[in-house]
Amino acid sequence: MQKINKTSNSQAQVYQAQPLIKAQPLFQQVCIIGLGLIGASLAQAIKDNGLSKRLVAVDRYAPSLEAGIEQGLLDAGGLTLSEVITGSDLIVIAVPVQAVEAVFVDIKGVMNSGQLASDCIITDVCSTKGNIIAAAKAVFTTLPIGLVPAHPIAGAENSGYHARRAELFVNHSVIICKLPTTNYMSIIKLRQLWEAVGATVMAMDAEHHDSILAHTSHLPHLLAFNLVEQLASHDDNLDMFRYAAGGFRDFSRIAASDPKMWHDIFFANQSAIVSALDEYSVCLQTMRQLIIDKDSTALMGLLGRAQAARRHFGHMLASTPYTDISAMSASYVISPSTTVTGTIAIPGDKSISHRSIMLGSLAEGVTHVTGFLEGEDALATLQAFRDMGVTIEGPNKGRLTIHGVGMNGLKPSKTPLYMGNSGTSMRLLSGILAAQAFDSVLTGDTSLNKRPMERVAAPLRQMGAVIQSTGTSGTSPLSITGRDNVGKLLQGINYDMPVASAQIKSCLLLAGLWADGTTTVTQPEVSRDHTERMLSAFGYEVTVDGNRISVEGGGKLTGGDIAVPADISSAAFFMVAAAISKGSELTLTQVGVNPTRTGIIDILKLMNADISLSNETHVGGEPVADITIRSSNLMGIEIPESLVPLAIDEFPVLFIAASCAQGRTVLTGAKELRVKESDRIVVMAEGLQTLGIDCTVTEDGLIIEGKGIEGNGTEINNSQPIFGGGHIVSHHDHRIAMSFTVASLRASQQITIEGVETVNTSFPGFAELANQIGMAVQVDSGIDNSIDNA
Ligand SMILES: O=C(O)C1=C[C@@H](OP(=O)(O)O)[C@@H](O)[C@H](O)C1
Ligand SMILES: C=C(OP(=O)(O)O)C(=O)O
Repeated sequence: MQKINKTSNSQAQVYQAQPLIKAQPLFQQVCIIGLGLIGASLAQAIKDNGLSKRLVAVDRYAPSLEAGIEQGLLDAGGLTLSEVITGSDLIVIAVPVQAVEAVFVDIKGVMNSGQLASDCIITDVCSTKGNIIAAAKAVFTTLPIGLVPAHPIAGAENSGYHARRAELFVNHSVIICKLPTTNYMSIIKLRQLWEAVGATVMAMDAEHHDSILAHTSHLPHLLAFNLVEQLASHDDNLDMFRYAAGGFRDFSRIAASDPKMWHDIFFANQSAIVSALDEYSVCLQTMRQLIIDKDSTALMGLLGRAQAARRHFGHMLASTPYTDISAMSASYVISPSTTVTGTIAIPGDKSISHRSIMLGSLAEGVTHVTGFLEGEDALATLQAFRDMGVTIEGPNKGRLTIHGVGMNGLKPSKTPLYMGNSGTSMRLLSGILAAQAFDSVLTGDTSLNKRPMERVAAPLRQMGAVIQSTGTSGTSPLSITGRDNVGKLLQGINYDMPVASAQIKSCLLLAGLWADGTTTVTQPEVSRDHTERMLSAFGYEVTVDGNRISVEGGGKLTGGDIAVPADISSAAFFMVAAAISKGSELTLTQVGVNPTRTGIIDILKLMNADISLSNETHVGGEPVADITIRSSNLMGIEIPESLVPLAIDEFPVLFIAASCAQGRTVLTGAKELRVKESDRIVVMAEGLQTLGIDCTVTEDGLIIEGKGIEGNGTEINNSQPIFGGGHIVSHHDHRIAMSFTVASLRASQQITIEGVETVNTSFPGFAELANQIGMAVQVDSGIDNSIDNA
């Protein structure tokens, strides 16, 4: 308990408490000017975290100071600065914006009188910055070297000392505006303070700060006050408020904020707010007109874009995958099971889903898509085209309607295009964007921003593209200069691909659609050919001569219907599940069996798996079939290198199959696995070793000593466990997570897999389907139910 000495003198009251010193404080004495919500919350956070040896405050309202001292928060408080300032090395100005200039005058006074060191750090917490700097310039002849304007973007509708919360700043941003006059140490120390109370600090210049805040904070507050005022001034206002729906409640929540504070902010940031308001008025008029005109397509486009953007921005800022933010750091807890049976439908093909959005958007006319994969990767592509002005309705149970804009109809996105975790989206889009008139920036999550992008950037440059991989080592973000700024078309090239990658091939063919002349790519081995097939389906001529594929620039695409088959890469998990487990039989319906994707079937057959295809037909230019797979005694093999590109995404689960096979399996020529969402050779080897498998990593593959034992005549011998139990780290790679789930069918003990949230990138509903056919996967979402969505 603090012992309080309350004293008073003729000019002012001074409140003095016994000091409480915590270990390693950042400051000797912090002086908070203004004990409103933000000032008092920061004081509390400083106190609770032991960040200052002493904490003093100045406020015009004595009871707050008194309470602060009585509660042990403050060491001293005063009604004027000179009473408490001596010894301070940080001043935090937390008064309304309009009062800041007067505070600067006081600070100048105590500096001139020698009470305050000239290098004391002086900061503020006001929501506008330009006017704070202007006020400082008006008061100080030379700006103090410790002056660091800052703005914690945190608040609540409640105000005042008693509403304070030490955790108010946790996970909130604080913007620091560096001034040319500020010394480096002041910035470092202020940053340390904010980070110590849980905030994330970023730097920005004052003008940019004010413009951003005008749009994201000041305009919404203004609109909330305005809407409540509009409803309140109706004659039947009582009824309006009585029956107001949740939408009104949510929208108007911030109109309960302090009117004086907002009055001041609106004037303090006058010009930026007025221009945000003008922009808003134009948008409102557009929407009004669409409703008057009953322009359903345009209105749907606008609403769909806004809905998607609302989700997208949250993810983009957090650099997280899309569909379920709450699933971050999710795990699977899988109990051993023995058998899988049933007939199931697998979600749509990821590669074809991506391409349906791209070509549908660039086509003339409307494209209807069915079977679209609503996984995060394909949704990233969808969002990117929405950001470039394409109206896309859906997805609704895999159905999409794309209103194509034609080859020259894309518009520049207002923000960097966010590709999430998806290499396909980034590499294919870079080809399309390199040919557009406008500049673009492509970025992704932390995993994607580590993957090699020069493999597309370098050949695009040969075509005349101006593209920079601005990451640390030939990685994204990619910055692409539009043709309008370059002044000429792309040029067709002949390109010999160093690796058999469908993404490089597709990127260049797509760029070639706008290039002058012919673009020809030669691949060292066959890779998936969905781009070639879909271009033809949209009426664009593609010449295929063995491994040489060419397109002529200048053609057009015509929209149509696309039925996306089930994804064989997703089916692969269940194919291996049935092959390795006792008494199993699974049928996977209408799976894409494009011969450039069936490496998994060929490899499993070479390993002696029992696989048959039925109901073979064609859907939207792609062959499909039902795949039935039964228990078998798998044999280790040397995987033919020519099959590697045809099964490139299936190796993680093939390694599980190889572990259950009798004898050694050797994979070579698969260096590409090292540059997927994780280094799939190393990460799989780590996990296999955890589960008791003997395997050796090589430069371009893996050698696995299978633990399967010989069958007895025709009898299949696959009931004994192959894997132990253990904890697997997926490195946030969806295919690693799903592969080790399959291992549970031959495990002796529980397997836990950490970091399974990315399963949503390619296979939403995987765990549910696995359980439906007999596995025992429990999803631990790792959700903190108290997540604040505000
Ligand atoms: O073109 C495509 O849709 C894909 C190509 C493959 O990548 P690479 O081209 O890098 O081998 C594959 O791994 C990826 O999942 C999808
Ligand atoms: C490698 C994969 O995808 P992408 O390259 O599109 O991220 C994958 O799905 O396994």
